[in-house]
Amino acid sequence: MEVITTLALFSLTLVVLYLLFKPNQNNLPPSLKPSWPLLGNLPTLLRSTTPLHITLADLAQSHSAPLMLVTLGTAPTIVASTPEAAMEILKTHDRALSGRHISVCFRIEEMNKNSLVWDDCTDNWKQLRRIAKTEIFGPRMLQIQEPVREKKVGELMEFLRGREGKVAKISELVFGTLLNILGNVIFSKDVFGYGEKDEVGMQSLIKELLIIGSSPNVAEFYPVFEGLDLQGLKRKCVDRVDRVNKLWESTVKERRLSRSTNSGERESKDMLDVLLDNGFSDVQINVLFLETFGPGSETSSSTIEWAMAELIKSPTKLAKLKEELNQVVGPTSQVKEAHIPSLPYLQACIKETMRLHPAAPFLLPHRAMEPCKVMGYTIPKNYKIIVNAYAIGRDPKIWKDPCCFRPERFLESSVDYNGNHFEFIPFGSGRRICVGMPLANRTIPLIVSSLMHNFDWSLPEGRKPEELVMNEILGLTLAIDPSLSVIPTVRGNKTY
Ligand code: HEM
Repeated sequence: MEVITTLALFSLTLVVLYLLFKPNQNNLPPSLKPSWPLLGNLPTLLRSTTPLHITLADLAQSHSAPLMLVTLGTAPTIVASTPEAAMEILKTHDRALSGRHISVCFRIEEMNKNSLVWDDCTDNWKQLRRIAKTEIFGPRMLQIQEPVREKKVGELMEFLRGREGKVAKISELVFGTLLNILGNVIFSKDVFGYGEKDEVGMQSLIKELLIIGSSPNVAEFYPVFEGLDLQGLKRKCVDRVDRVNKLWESTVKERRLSRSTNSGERESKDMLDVLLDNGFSDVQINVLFLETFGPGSETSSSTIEWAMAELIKSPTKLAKLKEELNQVVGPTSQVKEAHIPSLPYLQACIKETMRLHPAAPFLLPHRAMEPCKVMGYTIPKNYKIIVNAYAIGRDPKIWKDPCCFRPERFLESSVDYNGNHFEFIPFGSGRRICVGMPLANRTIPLIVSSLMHNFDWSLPEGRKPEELVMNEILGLTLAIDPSLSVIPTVRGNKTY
């Protein structure tokens, strides 16, 4: 009996050792160790109290692993953490590796096949991308809509003037301003009212969808459970999507009607006009509206909040920015989008914010549409791939004093986030690069500069700038924790 028990234990030990250290027959990238049967690397990653993008950045550094295989439960993910690895994925093998890994709770078939964000690079996606790039976010449309964006930012400034001396939760206000900018880009309407209850419901529904989308989902780690929706996340997601679609149902109906009766000839077009011109169905319109409000609002508002926090924490940098604004814009005038090209220090501040705090630290997950060799390793078909833009932006081999907010570094270099410099890719690169980047390029600098030109900012309870706490928290975007509370003091009167 004793012999049998010993033999059984010995065999079990061999099996466990084999599973832990089995030879890499498939030539996969090096696997993060230890990787447990059924749990993969979950115990290692869950034990860490730091957010996942930081833990993975640290692990890639300490293992000198540009590419790593990380297994969460039973789901394998390839993690790229250097500019070279990012370039191979997003440029050299862009065609094979630009599929999308759809988050489980967003797997809604009717939506995904009409989706700019979640569809693979199908012919349908190519058509959506072309319309988005050339018409919706194209230079002509951006120019036509410039006055309305400036008006919406002006409304935020007016509201804050009325709140002088009172604590403002800046992210909520900026998020609302961005929703109004997007509401006007999309169907020429506001969807947010300052100081009012969220009566339209847009703000809370978009926020809820972002929270649902970023909640840890068992089915993401154990795909066999996908159909069960154990946490009810998919059900919640479908419900919120239905509710948000209802918010613009009547607007779409009225526009269709006014176009068909020809009484509604409109002076300047918006996104809805472009989609109707191209014969889009209501389902297609719903998906694209949601995919503009969703990715367009939270990414930009968190970037603006981070920029403000970094500037408030660095009074000398802030003084330099204010001086530039006084010189270029003038002390009594409002910032206009036309000023932005003449404000190099402002642009450097935004870039430095995006380097340190990329709104999407892992970009959006890609998927191998076919097996592919990357840096000598094989990435099997259908594997999920994430590019750690956060790790790349803070790599000490590339950036001097990588954790310091030093906008000057961008004044001295031509590095930009247009997707051609793989050491700095907050918007991604290649065929899936952020399609809303031209809009973000205008709204983010306009809002940051207006906030700094119109107001001096102080912290509640007499705290000093250096006491500002700026922890990172990773939801669907990289947010600041705790969210920024600040007190505005008006800086002189500005004419419009
Ligand atoms: C700070 C602002 C923003 C950042 C950092 C950002 C970042 C990103 C990133 C990293 C991706 C994924 C790239 C990839 O998969 O490799 C992406 C995709 C996308 N973004 Fe943005 N984004 C921003 C603003 C916007 C805005 C303002 C809009 C629209 C109004 C927008 C719409 C989209 C869409 C539709 C996609 C999916 C494109 C596709 O898969 O083909 N984004 N963005």
